[in-house]
Amino acid sequence: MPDLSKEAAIYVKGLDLSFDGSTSVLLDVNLNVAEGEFVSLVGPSGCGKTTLLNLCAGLVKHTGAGSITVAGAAPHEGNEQVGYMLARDSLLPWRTALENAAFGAQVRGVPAAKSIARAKSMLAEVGLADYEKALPKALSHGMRQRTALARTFAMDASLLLMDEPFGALDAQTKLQLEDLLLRLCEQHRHSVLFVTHDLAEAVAVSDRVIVMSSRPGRIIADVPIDLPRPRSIRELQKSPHFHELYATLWSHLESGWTHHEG
Ligand SMILES: Nc1ncnc2c1ncn2[C@@H]1O[C@H](COP(=O)(O)OP(=O)(O)OP(=O)(O)O)[C@@H](O)[C@H]1O
Repeated sequence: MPDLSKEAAIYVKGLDLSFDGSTSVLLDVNLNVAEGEFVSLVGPSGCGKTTLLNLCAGLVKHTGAGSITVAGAAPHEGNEQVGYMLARDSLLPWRTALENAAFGAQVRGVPAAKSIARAKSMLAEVGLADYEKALPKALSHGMRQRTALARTFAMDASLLLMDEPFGALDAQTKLQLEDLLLRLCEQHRHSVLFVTHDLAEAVAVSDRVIVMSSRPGRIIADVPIDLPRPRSIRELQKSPHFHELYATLWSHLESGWTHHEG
């Protein structure tokens, strides 16, 4: 039998986690992200989505039962195969958009000329070719998140961990960036673990959506999103199956609350 932990981008088995040694935060979590697969995590606030992402990034140490393998190895901070993007952009205010887009690759040891070349091409892909020299303060929030997307993709990591990257954007900008993310993923074929509170967003961008229960976070559903690609946000809104999948996720999410409260 093939060793899934070696082949998968993320392989989590029977994982328990507690920060204080007594209160359980994650309970018996089993999660598998295949190479090139886009998987979203949804669940009530505080159920442990960010913690799970941080475990994969090596930012939270795993001490409890179970195992976690990321790109074939134990998670560790600074893993070159892993890129990370957060809800609030973490652009450096004194660096231009181009320098910010190149920064992720640079800290991973990519030579300056190569990282700048990659950043230039990614900035063009996110529609900011004319803003290379702009400082973050001169960019709108949406443009800053585009720059952060360019930086994340310019790292050339095989696995991307994204924690509500569009969570703080207005509704229209959010839809535009979801479309952009769909295009980038079609072109670059990364494996992605994506945290979101927005069920429509999860359906739109994912191959699979994992639903977690309220604390302690357990996986209560694993929903394949069998919508054809390439996708466009505008076209998806018109698809009855898109709305069925949204309703399915919603009822799973609700059952997770009921279970916890009951
Ligand atoms: N470093 C830490 N030390 C102690 N407790 C923590 C730590 N990080 C997270 N927690 C707790 O673990 C639980 C899960 O938090 P986490 O941020 O992973 O949830 P989440 O599902 O991402 O929430 P949200 O959707 O609100 O962002 C919460 O109860 C939180 O208080």
